[in-house]
Amino acid sequence: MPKARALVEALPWLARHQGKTVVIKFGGNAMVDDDLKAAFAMDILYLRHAGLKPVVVHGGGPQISAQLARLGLESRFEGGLRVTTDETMEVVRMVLAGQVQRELVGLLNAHGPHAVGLTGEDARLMTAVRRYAHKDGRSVDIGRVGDVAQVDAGIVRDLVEGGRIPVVSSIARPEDAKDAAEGGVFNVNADTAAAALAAALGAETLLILTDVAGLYANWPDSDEVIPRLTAGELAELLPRLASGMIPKMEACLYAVRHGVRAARVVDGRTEHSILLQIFADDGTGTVVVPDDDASFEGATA
Ligand SMILES: Nc1ncnc2c1ncn2[C@@H]1O[C@H](COP(=O)(O)OP(=O)(O)O)[C@@H](O)[C@H]1O
Ligand SMILES: CC(=O)N[C@@H](CCC(=O)OP(=O)(O)O)C(=O)O
Repeated sequence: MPKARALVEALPWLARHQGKTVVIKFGGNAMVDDDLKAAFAMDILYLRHAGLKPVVVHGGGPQISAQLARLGLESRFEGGLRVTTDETMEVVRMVLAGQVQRELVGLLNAHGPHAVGLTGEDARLMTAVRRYAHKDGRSVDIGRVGDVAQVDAGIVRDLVEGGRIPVVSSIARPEDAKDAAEGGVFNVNADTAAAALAAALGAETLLILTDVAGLYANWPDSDEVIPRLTAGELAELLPRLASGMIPKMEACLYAVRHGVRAARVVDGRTEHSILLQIFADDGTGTVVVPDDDASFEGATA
């Protein structure tokens, strides 16, 4: 009976999301545990078989830092973004596209010919301009870090329409012709890349998995999670946020201001956190909705 009840309870959510695109960002910190990774793959496959169109964008910050340490190279962040020299960029590309993405593709394909891995370089999916960090009111040069300037989502749409699950690494081609001719690429924060892709695809939902329960109201002094924010409320809060959450919440804001119906930060440390969304009346974690979202009735993401 509990099994039948769970299936029946999932029905309204599944009906509402039929045929809808859901962009899921799998974060580096939620990605270091093998059981979590396997559960993540099952959740994505479940969505796909239930008639949704999942698109995965993955991070890999901890894995990049570990590889840099192995090579004796420095890991430094400014405003939540990795300071990326040419040498660092080689490691970022190798770890994201050659290791993390391959592993996720492998986990998804253990159950059938579903996943296809690509980076923003493929078919010019993502084009970026140089991004600067901001510190004490100044712009700081952080090297080969990019902000997404343009998304040509054709390749992702083709894959999704063909029944595949795209798994995208957050590396972009430079917009600047000279940079592009030199063959250099940019390191894009994976939350930023996921938001840009969700917007370009007109996704219903952006789901960001991370290693906390959501956006804490008064971090690090309290673990009270803010359940829901409108875009305007988030914009007001952003300047006061601490490092790790800045790219994530900026990504949520960008997504809902560019047509995505809801952007949700959820706890990726819980197994099956994506499927559990389906059963929570108001969802879990923190959801960001557009300012004019009168139709929000919980459980959107
Ligand atoms: N207001 C906040 N609420 C929750 N976490 C916060 C907040 N401010 C900063 N953080 C930090 O941000 C981290 C999440 O960012 P990050 O480590 O970059 O995640 P990921 O690897 O999942 O992309 C949390 O583990 C926490 O340490
Ligand atoms: C510019 C920048 O900071 N890029 C990130 C890309 C990976 C990422 O975003 O991974 P998480 O989602 O696991 O943090 C980095 O180099 O770590």
